[in-house]
Amino acid sequence: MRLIRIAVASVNTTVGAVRGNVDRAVIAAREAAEDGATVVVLPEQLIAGYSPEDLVQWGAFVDAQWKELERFAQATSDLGCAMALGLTVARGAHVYNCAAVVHGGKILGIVPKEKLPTYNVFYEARVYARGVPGLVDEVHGVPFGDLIFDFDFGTVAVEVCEDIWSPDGPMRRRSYAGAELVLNISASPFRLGVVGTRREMIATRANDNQVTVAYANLVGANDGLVFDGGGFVAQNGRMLLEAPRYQTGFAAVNVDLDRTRRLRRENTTWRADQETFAASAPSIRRIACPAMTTGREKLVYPVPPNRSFFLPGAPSQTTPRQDFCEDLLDALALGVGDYFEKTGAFKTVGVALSGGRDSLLCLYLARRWISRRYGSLGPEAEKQKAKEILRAFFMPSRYSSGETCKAAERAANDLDAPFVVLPIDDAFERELREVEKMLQPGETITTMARQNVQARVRAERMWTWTNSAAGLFLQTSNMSEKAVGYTTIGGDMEGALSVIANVPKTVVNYLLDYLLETTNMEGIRLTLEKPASAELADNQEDEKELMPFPVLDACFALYAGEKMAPSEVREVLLVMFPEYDPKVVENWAARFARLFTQSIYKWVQTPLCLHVGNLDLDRERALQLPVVQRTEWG
Ligand SMILES: Nc1ncnc2c1ncn2[C@@H]1O[C@H](COP(=O)(O)OP(=O)(O)OC[C@H]2O[C@@H]([n+]3cccc(C(=O)O)c3)[C@H](O)[C@@H]2O)[C@@H](O)[C@H]1O
Ligand SMILES: Nc1ncnc2c1ncn2[C@@H]1O[C@H](COP(=O)(O)OP(=O)(O)OP(=O)(O)O)[C@@H](O)[C@H]1O
Ligand SMILES: NC(=O)CC[C@H](N)C(=O)O
Repeated sequence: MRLIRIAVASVNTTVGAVRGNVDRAVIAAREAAEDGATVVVLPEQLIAGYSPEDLVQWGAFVDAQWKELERFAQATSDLGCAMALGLTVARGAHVYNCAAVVHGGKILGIVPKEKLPTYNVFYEARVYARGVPGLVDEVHGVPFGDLIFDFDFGTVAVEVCEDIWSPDGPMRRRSYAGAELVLNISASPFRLGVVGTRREMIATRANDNQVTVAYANLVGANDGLVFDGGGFVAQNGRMLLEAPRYQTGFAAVNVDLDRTRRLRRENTTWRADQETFAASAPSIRRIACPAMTTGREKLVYPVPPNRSFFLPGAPSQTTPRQDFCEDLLDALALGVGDYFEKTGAFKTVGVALSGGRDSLLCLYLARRWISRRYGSLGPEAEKQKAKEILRAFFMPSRYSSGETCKAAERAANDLDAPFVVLPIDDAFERELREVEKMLQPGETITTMARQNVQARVRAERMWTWTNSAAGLFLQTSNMSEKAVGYTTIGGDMEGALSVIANVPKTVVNYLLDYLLETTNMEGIRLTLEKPASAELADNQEDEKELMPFPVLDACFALYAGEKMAPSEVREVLLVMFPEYDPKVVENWAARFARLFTQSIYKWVQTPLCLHVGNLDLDRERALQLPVVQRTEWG
């Protein structure tokens, strides 16, 4: 047996908070060491915060990170464990996204990331240079490049996040070169489905490379990216540890590294591949780490929790529906809360609460974060915090119904948000009278303008409130209405942070159904009783003005996600929705495509939004589409 204890640690960093980030990392490393860790894995860009984007073009920001790395090494010099953590490092004209290996007060080596994600929400190749196989150099007198580290307990490689997302990443050649343990430092943002992907991918890499993989992820949100934390340890394909997510701190497991070596010896395919590879392999520099790790003599063999090497473990206690909803709600709540807290600009969070679904979900998410953040103070103190922080404003016009008012009031009450009613009819009339004066003969205020002015009066009030109450004004549009421009510029499109802009309306409804079932809140029940309505004109219903939301969301997934032509979308819809008249379905497909293209100009001007899905409308971090375009190709 060659036992080691591996800790994967999640730290909640803020971009630029180099000192605060390192202070948190020192605490995590110290706690893990006290728990007996031999190796502690910390996240990607731990010192800078992720993602620093163009900030790494500021030399002083990069230099400060090296100083902080030295401080980290000093502050952990008494610990017996080896540690890996992330930072940006300059080398000549280039900057690299790196993993540093630290032990006994020394920075032992720096390994640059090789795979730089530049797709979806990532822009790394824009600012970083990539590490290359066989690179050997020094920075600040420390080895830099394609390195592996010989410790007293075994041979270790480090790599950075995306490096593990390719089967042809550096893990392969470093494993063939002798690494038995690969530490992956990650900043992997949450998006639906990613957890299963990570789990399978990490187990697969550990199996392909006959290696032990320890993976640590960042936790917390920065701008629109929400990192869900957690971590994994997988040995030659077998998952040994899955750390809890949405938590700071660490999780640890004992591992017998001899098992990795034994399986390599047994696996003739791996050995043959290694021999072939070794014949033309780039040289990988081995770093001797003379200081001894401590505490390993106390470690015990990791027996399976169910005390059987043959029987399956305990089944999952949760359903896929629960996992889906809880995960998404946690991610969105963390996104709102960290934005509120980390910007340091706000004292309160305000929602224009309509008695409708979208604004209710946004208010619920802010309340959920308060519960996560202050729940440990006890229920009364938590309620008090909610009352201090949350604000709900109901602003009825002549088109608002009594039912929505009741639903809004009850929901605010359920969620401990002070509730204020502010009618807008006077302002609505006054605005229309003034705008009349702007018009020339032949021009009249249109029906649409009459609708939009209501949304704009509300938005203006909300901004004036933010100025006076240090309020974070939550923007409440969902992704489906964003896709077809069913929002008003300067109206309900206003706000400081778009909370559910990446959540389709069918998912908004699904989450609220789930919340009604699990919380039994009367405010949710009253809200769900009425069909979704903008209430900007008499008898308005969103689905009648647009199309049924399941159809709209299908159009969106097929057209914007799968990049199908409208004719292909139509074909799929006909199979998917046989209950509707085919002519109507054809019209919906064509209408969606038209509205989608016509609405790009709208979503390019929406506020920063939380990303929780792979398909999103955001020109900075998702679909990059020109506003001015013709669809002569479609
Ligand atoms: N390509 C382009 N590039 C730049 N700007 C462009 C443009 N096309 C129009 N515009 C400008 O945009 C204006 C039209 O946009 P906008 O003022 O937003 O108005 P518009 O899109 O005409 O109307 C807003 C829609 O959102 C619905 N709505 C509003 C509010 C709440 C809700 C709800 O669901 O609760 C729904 C409402 O019922 C209506 O159908 C034009 O008058 C023009 O000034
Ligand atoms: N009477 C109102 N009082 C306060 N805010 C309102 C009112 N009507 C609309 N709003 C604001 O405008 C936003 C847009 O309205 P929209 O109808 O799209 O969403 P919703 O009312 O929250 O949900 P749903 O579409 O399911 O009815 C609301 O989320 C809310 O923030
Ligand atoms: N920071 C990264 O390299 C993240 C990229 C990786 N594909 C992920 O989503 O986890």
